[in-house]
Amino acid sequence: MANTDIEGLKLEQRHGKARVRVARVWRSKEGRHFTVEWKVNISLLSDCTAAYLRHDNSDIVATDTMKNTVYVKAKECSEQLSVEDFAILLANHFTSSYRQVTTAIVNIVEKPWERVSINGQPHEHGFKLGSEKHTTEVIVQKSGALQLTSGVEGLALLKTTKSGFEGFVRDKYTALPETRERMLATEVTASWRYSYDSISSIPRNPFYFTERYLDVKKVLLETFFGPPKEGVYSASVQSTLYDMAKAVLNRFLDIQSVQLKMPNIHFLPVNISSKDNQMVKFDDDVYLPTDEPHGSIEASLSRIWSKM
Ligand SMILES: O=c1[nH]c(=O)c2[nH]c(=O)[nH]c2[nH]1
Repeated sequence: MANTDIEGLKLEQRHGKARVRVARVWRSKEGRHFTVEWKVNISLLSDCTAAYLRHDNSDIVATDTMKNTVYVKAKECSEQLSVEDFAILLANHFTSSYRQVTTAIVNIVEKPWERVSINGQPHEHGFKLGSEKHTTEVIVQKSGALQLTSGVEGLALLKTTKSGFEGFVRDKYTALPETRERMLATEVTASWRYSYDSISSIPRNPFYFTERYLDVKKVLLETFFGPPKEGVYSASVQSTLYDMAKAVLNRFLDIQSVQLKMPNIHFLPVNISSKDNQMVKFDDDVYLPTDEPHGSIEASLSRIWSKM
């Protein structure tokens, strides 16, 4: 928030444009098309208190202008680039173009369009929608100082065994049996903060952050599931979450912290009986899938030393 003290009061304010949707297509000389679809949120911290206090809009960057800027910058990007690089380019535009703008915060969610294959052959211009989404948040200061966070949302994962939950607090309110055999299902929301702290220090490769996104996802999945044959035992969502976050920090030295939200989506054992007939007796086979209520488990893990 941009803060101002006036007449013994503190005003905190920001303004921006939310949910600006843009799609961009790039065409290679050989005729292959590449595309992205982005939903952009822009928020500017700027000195425009006169608009709040004195009906004076002379320092206001119109949110309509912010929206137009998204399309102008998308047009100007003649080469494909990562969602992170587009967010940085936009944020940097706002802080460097307007004297009164001290900080620009840009969030983007990328829709997961994936190239289709027909009979095993990648299609030149055909895409289908995948599942989880790539996200980024970029905060740029006028000085060029940068905070860069990337993430994934909607990464739904499930394993049918190698999960249990034992040894928790038991009191007169506890009904949950201890188990070493249950389903484990979650929908991961992850975000990871990079240690690049200025625009000038970010890697130049236009797909650096796209590749990192794919690699981080891979590490998250490998740690959640374990090796294909034997898997890995999960003693709780908490312990699996910790292992996943730690694996990301161990593997990627330019990531400084990881935040994970992993709801525990319950699959309830099904037992059905009438007075004289047990119709269904649960034997780790028939479940009632639910989406609410769900356990909500989240944590963040950071390096204590924060610079590379
Ligand atoms: O992995 C789990 N963590 C919990 O905190 C919890 N609480 C609960 O009822 N089941 C589970 N499972």
